[in-house]
Amino acid sequence: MFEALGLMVFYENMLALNNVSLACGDNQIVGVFGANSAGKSTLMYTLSGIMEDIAKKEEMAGGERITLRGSINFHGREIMHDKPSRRAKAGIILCPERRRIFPESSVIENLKIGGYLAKPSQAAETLEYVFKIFPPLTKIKHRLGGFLSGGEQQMLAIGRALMAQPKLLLLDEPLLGLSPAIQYWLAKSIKEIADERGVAIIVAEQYARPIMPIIDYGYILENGSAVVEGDKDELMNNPDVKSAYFGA
Ligand SMILES: Nc1ncnc2c1ncn2[C@@H]1O[C@H](COP(=O)(O)OP(=O)(O)OP(=O)(O)O)[C@@H](O)[C@H]1O
Repeated sequence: MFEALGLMVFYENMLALNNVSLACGDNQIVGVFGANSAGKSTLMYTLSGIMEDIAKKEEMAGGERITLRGSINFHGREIMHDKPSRRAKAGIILCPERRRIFPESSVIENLKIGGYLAKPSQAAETLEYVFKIFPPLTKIKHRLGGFLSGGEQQMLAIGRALMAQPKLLLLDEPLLGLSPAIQYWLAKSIKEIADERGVAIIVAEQYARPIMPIIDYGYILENGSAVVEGDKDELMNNPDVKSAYFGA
C-alpha cells in the first residue's frame, strides 16, 4: 500500500502542488489526469524522490528554492525523505515523461541497464516477459534507442522500468505523442502488466480516454490541486470530468 498525504511543492513562491493526497493499493491502477502544467510531473517526481534530489541540488548550487511538504508511506514505512535510489530499491520505479531512453544504446542494452538492480535470474525472466508483452521490440533488439518510433520508445521505457523489478510503477504521460491506436494498445498492455506481474501502477496522463477504462481509482489534478477523485464510474459520470475529458 502506497499513501501520500498533504503533498505541497513550491518552486520559489509558486505553488505547484497544493495539499495533494493520494493512495494506491497493491495491484491497483491509479490514474492522475490533468492538462498541461497541472502538476503531473511535479507529483511523479515527488513520489519517486527526484523532486527532493532536485531541491537539494538547487540549494547547493544557490539556484531555485524548491520547498516540499507532506508525507509518503510505502508498506508501513515513511519514505518522504528517502533518496530516489532507496525508493527504487524498495520497488518504486519511475518511467519519466518523454521516455528518456538511452539513444545511443540498443534496445537490449537499454533493457539490461534497467535490470542492474535485479538478480541475474530475475533479469533474464523479466527480459523474456518484456519481449512477450511488447512483441514489436523483438524484431528491433539491436536497433539503437534513438532510431525507434515514439511507440517503440515508450515500450522500451516501460520495459526498462519493468527490468528494475517494480512493486509500484510510476508512469508519467506514457501516451504523449502517440497515435490513438497505439495509445489504446499501450493502455491494454499497462493493464496486463498490472494483472500479470502484480505491480501497482500510478499513471499520470492528459489523455484520459484510453486510460480511464483500466484504472481502479483516479484523481483530477488542476493547478496543482486534486479537485475530483473517485473510481472510474464516479469519474466518468462526473459532469465536469465528462466535459473536460470526454467532450460531453
Ligand atoms: N523547475 C521549475 N521551476 C518553476 N516552475 C516550475 C518548474 N517545474 C515546473 N514548474 C511549473 O509548475 C507547474 C506544474 O508543472 P508540471 O511540469 O508538474 O506539470 P505537468 O502537469 O506535468 O505538465 P506537462 O503536461 O506540461 O508536463 C507548471 O506551472 C510549471 O510551469
